[in-house]
Amino acid sequence: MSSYDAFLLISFGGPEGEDEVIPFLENVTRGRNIPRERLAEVGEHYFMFGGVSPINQQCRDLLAAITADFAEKGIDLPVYWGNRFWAPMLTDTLAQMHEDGVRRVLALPTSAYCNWSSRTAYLEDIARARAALGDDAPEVDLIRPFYDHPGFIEPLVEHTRAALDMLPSDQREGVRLLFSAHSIPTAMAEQSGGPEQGFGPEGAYGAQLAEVARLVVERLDSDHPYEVVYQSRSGPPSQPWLEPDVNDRMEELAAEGVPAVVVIPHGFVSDHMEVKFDLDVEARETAAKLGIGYERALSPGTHPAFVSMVADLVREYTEGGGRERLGSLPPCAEERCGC
Ligand SMILES: CC1=C(CCC(=O)O)c2cc3nc(cc4[nH]c(cc5[nH]c(cc1n2)c(C)c5CCC(=O)O)c(CCC(=O)O)c4C)C(CCC(=O)O)=C3C
Ligand SMILES: [Fe+2]
Repeated sequence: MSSYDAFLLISFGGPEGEDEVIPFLENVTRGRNIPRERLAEVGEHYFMFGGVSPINQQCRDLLAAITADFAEKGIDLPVYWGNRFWAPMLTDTLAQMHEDGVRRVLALPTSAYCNWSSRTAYLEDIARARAALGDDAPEVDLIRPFYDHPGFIEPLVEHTRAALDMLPSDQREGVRLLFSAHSIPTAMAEQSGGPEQGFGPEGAYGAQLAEVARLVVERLDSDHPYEVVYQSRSGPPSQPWLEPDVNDRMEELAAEGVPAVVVIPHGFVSDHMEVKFDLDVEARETAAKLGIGYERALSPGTHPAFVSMVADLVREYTEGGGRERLGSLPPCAEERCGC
């Protein structure tokens, strides 16, 4: 059980104007192995939307909802926000917190799962931001992965139902549910947990994605077949990333006579650019080309159950209550993950 004097939302960050796109992409890809062609391609996705990623506004909306929920529940913590790759930068926010006299911080990442990119990278960025402030930098605890929290599952169930309802009834019969998550290099997936931890070839990350899909489908009261697919692959073509890609899989399914898909972006917490472009533009176009029906479920966003989950997670740390969870996967292999 611990006491904290501030709450901090840590997210990815995104550009909010055309002149911010390239500097943002430079921040994201610094020191990573990403080909220039891929960068140019991703830049175009942002330019298609006027250089504005929806992610920052989604964070503002989530923060407003969390602030209201904390007030209602008597959680007396000031709420801060810092991003890894774009303003407001985590380093600046932590410096501000330091200036405000904050000593102990409880931080929530906008990533639900265990893998280097979604956990360890956040811990490294926190360590860097603290190091810049010297010996009396605020201490920061990162809230555990929440893929298994009912407040993450429930909105996905509701949003999947809504998407199914949007399909014409002759397409609903025979629909395939595609649970879509960000692909990562297979080496990164293996690093999240291997056979020693009880996971398969896609590591803890792949196992958690499969578990969430199962938990959602179990609550739908329907017998639609479902599977996990991946999107937004990056890196050089020679490097293996998790597959199948959502577009490739749709092509196979169409050839098998599947009349429609509902894509559920269960790898993300909000409808940011990877969802808006890779699913709402690209995958939708693929479906149109194949002549199959297509609907996309909303991500959790500011669904009340998701907002309420944040207060539950805070209480896990401040009141030392048990971990509220569905399913029963073993912990991952990432160091200091806390899952
Ligand atoms: C697992 C995962 C999530 C899910 C949850 C999480 O952990 O957050 C996620 C989320 C996001 N990824 C985002 C954007 C980008 N990700 C990139 C690159 C990469 N992502 C990776 C993984 C993930 N990414 C990886 C392994 C790379 C390769 C580089 C590396 O090895 O680190 C690149 C570089 C260009 C490219 O190659 O695509 C961009 C621009 C945005 C912002 C969207 C917006 O602006 O609205 C968000 C929320
Ligand atoms: Fe990413």
